[in-house]
Amino acid sequence: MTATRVLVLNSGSSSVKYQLLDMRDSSRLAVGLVERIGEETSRLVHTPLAGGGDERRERSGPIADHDAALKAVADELAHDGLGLDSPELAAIGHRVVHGGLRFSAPTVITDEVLAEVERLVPVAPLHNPANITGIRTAQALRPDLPQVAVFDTAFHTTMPEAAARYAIDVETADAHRIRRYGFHGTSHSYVSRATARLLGKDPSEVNVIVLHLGNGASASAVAGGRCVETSMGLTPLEGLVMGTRSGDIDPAVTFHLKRVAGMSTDEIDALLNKKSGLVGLCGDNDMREIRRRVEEGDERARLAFDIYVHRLKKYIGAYYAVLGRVDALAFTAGVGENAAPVREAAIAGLEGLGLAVDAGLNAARSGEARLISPAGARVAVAVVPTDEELEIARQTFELVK
Ligand SMILES: Nc1ncnc2c1ncn2[C@@H]1O[C@H](COP(=O)(O)OP(=O)(O)O)[C@@H](O)[C@H]1O
Ligand SMILES: CC(=O)OP(=O)(O)O
Ligand SMILES: [Mg+2]
Repeated sequence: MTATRVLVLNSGSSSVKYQLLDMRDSSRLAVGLVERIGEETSRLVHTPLAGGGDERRERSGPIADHDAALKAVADELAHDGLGLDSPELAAIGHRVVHGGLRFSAPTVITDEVLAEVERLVPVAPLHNPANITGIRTAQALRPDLPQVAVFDTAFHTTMPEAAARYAIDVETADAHRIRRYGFHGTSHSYVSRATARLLGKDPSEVNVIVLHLGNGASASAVAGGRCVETSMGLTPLEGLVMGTRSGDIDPAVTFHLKRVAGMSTDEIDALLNKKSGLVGLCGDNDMREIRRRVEEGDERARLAFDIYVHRLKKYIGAYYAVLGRVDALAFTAGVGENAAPVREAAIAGLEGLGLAVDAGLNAARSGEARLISPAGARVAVAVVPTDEELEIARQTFELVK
């Protein structure tokens, strides 16, 4: 029997998303999510899709860490006869957030690769540790199987030096590998290609601005299929306003917090990564809840929404200038795919740039890639669902088959 299945693990700071796929036709056999890992209220939602059934199963109760989460996922898969011991499993593909300068392509994980991912923990403190635990647990469960890392940073390695370098002392920057790496690359790559397809064009023919708006959020400018600029930097903290992260600030804010407010480096790190962004501005990081509060006339939620949208608009304008010619702008991820008011507000007033959304198309709901700009618009505005797991599975299978 040839092994054609790939298990994909997307381990976040407090969650694991997973999919089991059969790469003969890229069909999904099971999908699931473990969330609130480390809390009392952890939850595992597992949906087997093989054989036409879709009895979604849910388990609540504390799941202490990523190791326990992965073992629970393995149990759920085994329950459906899709266990990790299956000879049909060809590989396990892992999303790894920071790959530094070294990894610009999917990579089979060796001890040495894992050591490099470990070395990068300080520049992806919320993400790389979870990715490493996911890899170690998967290796323990199936030591014989190839484990593949697909890096968030890989797609951005084509950025020109003018975009990738910070304007700081070159010797210091080089000594500590301080530069802009960019993240969510698997999504930016997948969505920019899917957007070209939606326009009936080859990726090499189009310039696209991609707005990946999830809990973490980033923008990218993609010229003819290659990333030329992105909003995240050395770490996933730079750029857009996010669920719990500040995005761009004057770096002197950190000196000020240290010297004047007496905060430690770790406290400032936690403030900017976990207690800022939407949650810091209004106490909620879920855009659904923020919209509900805005509708009720809540002023703090309104201001948080306005700050979020203002930053987005600045990046749209900046990336328009970077690209010179824009064929399409694509919204993706949880907020980008679902929050019509965010899309409407981000594009409002940009008619001069050829950007507009049609209210009816914008309000419609669909799981498919679709245009929301009025017919005949100079720039296509699109909603394009991302699928990081499918892309990771493809890249993983390509490497091991
Ligand atoms: N129907 C919706 N309307 C507005 N926002 C939504 C909706 N559904 C999901 N979201 C937003 O999507 C976010 C999660 O996006 P997602 O891409 O799943 O994030 P991540 O992969 O970073 O966990 C949530 O914080 C929520 O604000
Ligand atoms: C890199 C990053 O921010 O990822 P996420 O959106 O999954 O937190
Ligand atoms: Mg995500």
